[in-house]
Amino acid sequence: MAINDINRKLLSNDFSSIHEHKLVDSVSIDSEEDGIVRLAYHKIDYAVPKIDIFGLIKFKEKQILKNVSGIMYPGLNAIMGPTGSGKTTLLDILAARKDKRYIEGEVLMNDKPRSKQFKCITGYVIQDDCLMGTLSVRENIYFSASLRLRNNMSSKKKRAKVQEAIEKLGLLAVADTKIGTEFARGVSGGERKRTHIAMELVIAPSVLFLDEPTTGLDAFTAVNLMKILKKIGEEGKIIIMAIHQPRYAIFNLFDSITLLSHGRTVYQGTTREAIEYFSSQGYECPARENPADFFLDLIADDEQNYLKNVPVNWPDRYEFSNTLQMRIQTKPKHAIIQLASNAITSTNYASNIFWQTFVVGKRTIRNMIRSPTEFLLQVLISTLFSIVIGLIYFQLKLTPSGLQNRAGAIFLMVTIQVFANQSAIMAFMKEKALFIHENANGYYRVSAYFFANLMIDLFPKRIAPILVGGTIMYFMTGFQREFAKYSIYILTTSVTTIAASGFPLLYGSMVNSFAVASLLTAVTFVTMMIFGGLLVNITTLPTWLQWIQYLSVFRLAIITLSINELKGLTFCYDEFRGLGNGTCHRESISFGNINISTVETGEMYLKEQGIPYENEFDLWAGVAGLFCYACILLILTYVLLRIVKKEK
Ligand SMILES: Nc1ncnc2c1ncn2[C@@H]1O[C@H](COP(=O)(O)OP(=O)(O)OP(=O)(O)O)[C@@H](O)[C@H]1O
Repeated sequence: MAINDINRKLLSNDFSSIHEHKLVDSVSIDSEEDGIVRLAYHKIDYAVPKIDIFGLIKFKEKQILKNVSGIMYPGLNAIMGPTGSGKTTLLDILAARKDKRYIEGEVLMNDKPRSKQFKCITGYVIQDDCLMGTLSVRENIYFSASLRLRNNMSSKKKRAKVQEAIEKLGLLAVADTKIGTEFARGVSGGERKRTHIAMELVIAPSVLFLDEPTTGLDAFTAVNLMKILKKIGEEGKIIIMAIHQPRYAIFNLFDSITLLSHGRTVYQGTTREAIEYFSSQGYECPARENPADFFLDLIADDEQNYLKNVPVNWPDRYEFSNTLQMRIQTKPKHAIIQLASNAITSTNYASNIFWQTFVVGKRTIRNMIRSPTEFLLQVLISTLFSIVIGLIYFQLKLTPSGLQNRAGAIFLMVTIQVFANQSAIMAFMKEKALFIHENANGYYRVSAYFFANLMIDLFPKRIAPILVGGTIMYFMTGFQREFAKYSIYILTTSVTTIAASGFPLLYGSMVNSFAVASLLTAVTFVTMMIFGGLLVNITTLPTWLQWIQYLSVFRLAIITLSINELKGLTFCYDEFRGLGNGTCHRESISFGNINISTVETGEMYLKEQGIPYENEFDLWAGVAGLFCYACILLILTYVLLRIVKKEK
């Protein structure tokens, strides 16, 4: 078949004969010459260690894919098979989303190893949609276009591409409707799926991967979606999808199918050839039967299978058939390259870090403004708590009990600021899924997300409740009314909150389970609370244990707040207080030989608690410690986000 013939067939969407040609003569075709897009995979093996402790200790391997080869051309390519047969695994390997340490074999795009940009120039639609619910369909697609289309493309052109994607996916009617959140319903499931596809299509990817695109859609919507994908495939895009059991109308749209069983190929080729292949093996698809159902029933493990009189080892049968021998030749002659060079090591982004930070930051702020419930709730809870504490410790007197209550109020203030951060885990874990998906799809760098999302989100959400609640508490309790002291109080509680919020972020980026991250955060906070100084007097602890106080956010905050409030105050029993100036007119009273002090100073209390207060630096030591704490935790979070597995 002449090259011109192939291109003509390609344009007229008659892929079957092109595939046929590939089967017999693929080795002789050079993609650079024929101009046909293709994705070939050759002898793919994928085995994961069952237990892998930091990559050092490995136990028995689990073979998931074995000797899987094939080739995919523009059009609809379906990967089918019973549940657990390895469909998603193969899809992820082709899309470069699996840990390459466990992969053997080659994946070649147009006969060459996939480039660094592969993830950026291909689209991947995951099974569960990852969209920003507060943004409209158009805004979500524009977000993708802004970041993933060339930086030098004008925004007018980007908008035109967004409009084109909206029209292509039939989303015009809902283009300006919000996707929807748990608080406000938005577009339907089918429209969400189409929005997600549009977000990938807007960058005109050469290959579009979809994992179970019809899951959760009704039969009519599923067929409609497939027809749209078929049209996109006809425009020269390779569409590859893992799909479980397509109905007849959908199966009819497929150009090629890959049938898997237990991680091995049962068949790979055109749909027409599939029917012929099984027929040649003695299994004719009945006239009125859906071939997809027929194939899946045929390769099912069930011994009672009505189609099988004797069990058939389909992968063995396929591997020994001529079809596979020919298919193996799909490995192009000049692609004998070492596996190491086939690895995708990094991602080349379409836009620079400043633009990414700006676009992601804009979305974060928009999201915060449109979904203020969480933020308002935090301010409200902080206000209510502060009023309750303010009432309990209302206008504290300068008496010994007033001193005790001041210490209690400071401890409670810190406890509230620290434990309020427990709620940050849930929000962060939800965001993390979106981050992993977007980062893996080449939207932005980790640093852009870190600054534009975490920082913007962290500061107003954490600090605003402190400004409101903290101020109420400060004045209701009757702490010293000096602007400098009030400012130090607000600064200390703010840094305390930021330092404490580092823990949920750190644990949230470290583990994928909300329950585990939550537990780790709670255990850390409670341990730090014990060493805060109020529940146990630090000076009574054995010396070798006392250093732990400096790891306690509670202790660091309490040190500064106590010095700030108590240093310079004198506490005296009412009956001995002098008139007007609040000082004691008697320093002690005597009962026989016993002298009892009638006055206690803030300094005496600080000394008793083992809090150094003499130098000016002592006041700032706690704040400096908290600041360092916050920086270390945020840096660790950033590092963990960088190394968090984006592959599955
Ligand atoms: N990282 C892993 N560790 C252990 N087992 C794994 C891992 N990844 C996949 N598997 C196993 O490999 C097999 C294939 O998984 P895969 O998700 O690819 O199947 P599937 O055909 O897509 O299934 P389904 O249709 O149910 O989604 C399953 O038995 C799965 O449990």
